[in-house]
Amino acid sequence: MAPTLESHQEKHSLVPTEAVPAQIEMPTRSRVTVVGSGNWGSVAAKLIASNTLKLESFHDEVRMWVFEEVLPCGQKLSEVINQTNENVKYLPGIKLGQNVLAVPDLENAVRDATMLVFVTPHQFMEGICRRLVGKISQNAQAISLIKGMEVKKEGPCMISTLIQEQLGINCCVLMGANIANEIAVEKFSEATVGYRDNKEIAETWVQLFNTNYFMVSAVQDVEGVELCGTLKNVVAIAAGFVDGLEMGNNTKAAIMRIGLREMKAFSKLLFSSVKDSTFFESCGVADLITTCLGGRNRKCADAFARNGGKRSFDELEAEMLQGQKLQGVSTAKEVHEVLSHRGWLELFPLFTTVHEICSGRLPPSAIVEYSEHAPKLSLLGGSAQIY
Ligand SMILES: NC(=O)C1=CN([C@@H]2O[C@H](COP(=O)(O)OP(=O)(O)OC[C@H]3O[C@@H](n4cnc5c(N)ncnc54)[C@H](O)[C@@H]3O)[C@@H](O)[C@H]2O)C=CC1
Ligand SMILES: O=C(CO)COP(=O)(O)O
Repeated sequence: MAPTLESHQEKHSLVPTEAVPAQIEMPTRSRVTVVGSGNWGSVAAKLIASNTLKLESFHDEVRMWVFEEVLPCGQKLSEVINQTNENVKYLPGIKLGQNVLAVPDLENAVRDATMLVFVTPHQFMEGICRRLVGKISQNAQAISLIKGMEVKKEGPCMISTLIQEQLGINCCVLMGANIANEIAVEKFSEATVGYRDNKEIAETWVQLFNTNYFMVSAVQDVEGVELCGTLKNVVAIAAGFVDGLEMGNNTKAAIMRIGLREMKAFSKLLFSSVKDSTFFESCGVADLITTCLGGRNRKCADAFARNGGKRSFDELEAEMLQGQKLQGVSTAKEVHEVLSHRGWLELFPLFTTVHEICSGRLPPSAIVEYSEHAPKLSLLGGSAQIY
């Protein structure tokens, strides 16, 4: 039978039953809602749901907010998820766990939740936060799995900061070498939780996500962790261009090395607190490698280069990802805005070139250019001088 919000509320009600003497105080159990139900959002719900069943401190039920859509069969996605226990559009073939409940209404999805997991493409988060103002428990904690950032008049704004400031709640982040389809079939991977100052909360998040095939650790560097997850998508676009142009493994490795260096320099220029050690966690070099090898940004950039830049990223995204979203192209634009506003363009030749190629001002081949007299990667120099 399909689960309903009401049947789950009855099952997990906090009201003491007759069997429990009134004087014994029931410990308050945390309620988890996952805001987002794409490819990674669905896998995150599966991971969490396997843990809430085991851990006493959480309600079994995990609510998952679904951005509603009508499938070609005429049924609503949220209804199909609740009937089949599968996200047939974004994660077909994988059972999410019977305690995952798809909820299409955002306000209902977050009602009474004390642990909010945000995992949507980053471009939708401003609108989602606006809709959530005043609708969430004041004692709620949040974590963002979103790789991306916003750029405002005042400067760059990380998604965890957006959540924290708009909703008035503490927000950690979880990033890592986490290609969702691999974790869905329980292949081993690691992840990094980034936190500001509350280690206890970070440990609760680790407990909620950690499984025998998903090994999570926490570091006190929320900005460093989030910037790693965000910026590696720009490097993955560059790696895709190199693949599409069939330039070989050595060139791709050079792109990854230079990209990592720019990631580190950009992060440290924005936040002096960012730690070098963060780049050696799963969120850093490991995520960079996996995304440059097997991610969606790499895949679409490869196709873009093979087509000589003649087919737009929007077109390729729609055709190749069928509803899933790229983050690297918009992140390259956002990074470019920050760089040009602060006069840092020349310090970041790789980030700058990726944006110029994505926006059609340079051909894909500009990612690596040789001159006759001084064979060089046009991307050398730049931020090496800073960090
Ligand atoms: N898929 C992956 O392997 C990984 C993704 N991430 C990150 O997780 C975040 C979410 O990505 P995925 O779960 O993969 O999503 P996705 O790219 O698979 O799916 C797109 C999602 O956006 C929703 N959507 C479409 N229009 C919308 C709108 N107007 N408002 C709100 N939602 C809308 C769709 O319903 C769908 O759930 C991204 O920041 C991504 O970088 C992080 C690690 C791994
Ligand atoms: O972030 C990811 C892996 O950690 C997934 O990257 P893509 O969005 O490029 O697929």
